[in-house]
Amino acid sequence: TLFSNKKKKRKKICYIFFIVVNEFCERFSYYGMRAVLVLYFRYFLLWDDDLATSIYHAFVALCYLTPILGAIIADSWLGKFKTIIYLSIVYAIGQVTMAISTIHDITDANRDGTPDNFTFHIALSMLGLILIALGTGGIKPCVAAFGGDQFQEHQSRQLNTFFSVFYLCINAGSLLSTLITPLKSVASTLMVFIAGSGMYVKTDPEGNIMWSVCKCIGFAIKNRFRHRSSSYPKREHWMDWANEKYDKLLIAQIKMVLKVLFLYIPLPMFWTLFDQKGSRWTLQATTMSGDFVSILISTVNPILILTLVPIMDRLIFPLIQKCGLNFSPLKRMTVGMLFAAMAFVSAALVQIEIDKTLPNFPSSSESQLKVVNTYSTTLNVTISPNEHLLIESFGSSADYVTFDHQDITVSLNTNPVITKAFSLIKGGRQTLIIPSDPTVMYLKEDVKSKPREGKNAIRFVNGYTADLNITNLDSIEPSATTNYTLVNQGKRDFVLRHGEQWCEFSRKFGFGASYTFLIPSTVFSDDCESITEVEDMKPNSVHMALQIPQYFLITTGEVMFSVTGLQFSYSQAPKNMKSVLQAGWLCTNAVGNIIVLIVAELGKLPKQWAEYLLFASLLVAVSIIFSIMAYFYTYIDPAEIEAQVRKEQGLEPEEMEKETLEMEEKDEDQKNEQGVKQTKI
Ligand SMILES: CC(C)C[C@H](N)C(=O)N1CCC[C@H]1C(=O)O
Repeated sequence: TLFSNKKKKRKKICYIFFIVVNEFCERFSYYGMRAVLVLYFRYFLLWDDDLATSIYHAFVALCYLTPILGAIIADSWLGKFKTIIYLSIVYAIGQVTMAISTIHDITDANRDGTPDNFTFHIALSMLGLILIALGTGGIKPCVAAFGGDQFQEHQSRQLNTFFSVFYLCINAGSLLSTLITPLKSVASTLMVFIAGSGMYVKTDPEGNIMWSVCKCIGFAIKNRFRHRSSSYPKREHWMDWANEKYDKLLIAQIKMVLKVLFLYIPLPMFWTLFDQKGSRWTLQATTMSGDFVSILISTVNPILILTLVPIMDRLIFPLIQKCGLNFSPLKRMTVGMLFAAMAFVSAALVQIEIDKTLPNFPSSSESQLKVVNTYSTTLNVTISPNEHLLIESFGSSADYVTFDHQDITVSLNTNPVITKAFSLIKGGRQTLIIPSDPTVMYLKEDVKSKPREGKNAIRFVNGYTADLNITNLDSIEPSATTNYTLVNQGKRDFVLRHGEQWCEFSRKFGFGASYTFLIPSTVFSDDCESITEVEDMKPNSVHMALQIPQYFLITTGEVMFSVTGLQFSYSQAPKNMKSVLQAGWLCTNAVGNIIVLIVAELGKLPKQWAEYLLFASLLVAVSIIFSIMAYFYTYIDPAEIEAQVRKEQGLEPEEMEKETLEMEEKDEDQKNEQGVKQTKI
């Protein structure tokens, strides 16, 4: 018996392996594609930031809504195994369609490097995304539930370990996807899953269960409404109004599912905060210094998951249990939400630090102006009515001057005096460039927010007497100013050239600054030494390492909330509705994403730190509501309830036999464990 049990255990580990590797490959493909999606929208389809992020969030939301469809197909029709296979094929077709949509040569008849028919590429990529959403969303609830199905009812500890390993695989997949291309993984997902085909425990679909559920709920509501007069005796639960027509077992199962779904109502708020990690926190990082922006953003969460899940599972939770505390799943989820709220408080504190170092940008009714002098002598600049600036040659005003009106008149103390009227941009920042011929002074628009991704915005004013060529920039005429170019942090070299003459200009950059470089007429005679620099915007000074606590807190929250949520959804679902509850759980994520899309985008607060605190407070409020709901929730053993109802209805021999067998097996397991212990002693 000992030998056959060991063999059984080894076999189980083997087919659980196939299932978790399948999830690993699927997440690898999904996150690999998602990582480059916004870039594809921005730089291939040439969409603006707002449209790109909206479509991105809509796609993510769709991926977490389609599980409902997958669950219906699996539980009512195909069964989980076939659903996973068929929807993986849909997924693969989606990835291929998406890949084809990125080949610009298809519509680039004139071979200029840009597609000629954007509509075609947009249509193809949208079709690809819809197929991927159907595939990924469809198989996700089935894989989780299918994995759970491989365990018997008494193996709750192993079941919890399975969901932890399952979550580890999700994150290992997403981590690796940043290194290897996603397409290869789609094929391997399918192959790995089919390879284990013969070994799985496959539960059969039980007819059109979702349709029966809907009809049963509809009947209960209608029947309750028909008997609303007080002369009819009350029933324990409103679903009991379906007793007249529907099977007691189905009613009991619906009650279990509804109880859990009701509990899920406040949960999307967690995901609303979690999903802002990829948007708001990424933007926050661009206003900070430190050279690990992209690595930090894409890998810190999965890396922390890979470390925290085992620590929690093997150390923290057992320790809490040893202290005699009952850290039940719903308590864990509440604490998880509080951790996420703390992460946002931490983000708010970091934001306050950043705000202290940010320039004072103009409000929508103000205009800001700086003056740059490339004239041969110091100038006295008067800006009507009462702004007087003394600016030396190849220098600039100390900082921007803020105006609450747009029309200004500038006078220079040249001989004769030069006076010129300008209209400033409302809500904008500009520089008044005074060239070697001051009569042609002009306004140039400046950056009015931190350059993206921690880059630096630089430009040159040509004070040389002829056209100049500068590396990677168009040629500039005398007295003209180039547009801004974005350069990365670190040492950058620029070669300035006019005919045979040239010199090299080197400069070390930090993060998120903006500079105007003034080129004098002597540039070639002193080997670029005389180029002066005007700092339009200071480099970022708050280090990105300060974001680590918020990532740590949100990931700790995720482990408590998300891994436990997966386990809870499986353990509290009746046998024939496991995928449906998994889908319900995933839908909380979809709703969270939709809230980000609507509330977070529309209702921006003027101060970012205040917005972070608002979200933190909302989540604390929601977690209090959730803890009250959880207090009234009684954990159930769905199998036990189902058996009880069956018993009340008269025994079903086949089911009872199965249960007896399981009990016997459980007894045997226990005996064997004792046996092993005794042998060891
Ligand atoms: C955002 C990370 C790469 C992945 C994240 N830690 C995670 O595992 N998930 C976020 C939503 C649920 C879960 C997933 O299934 O991908």
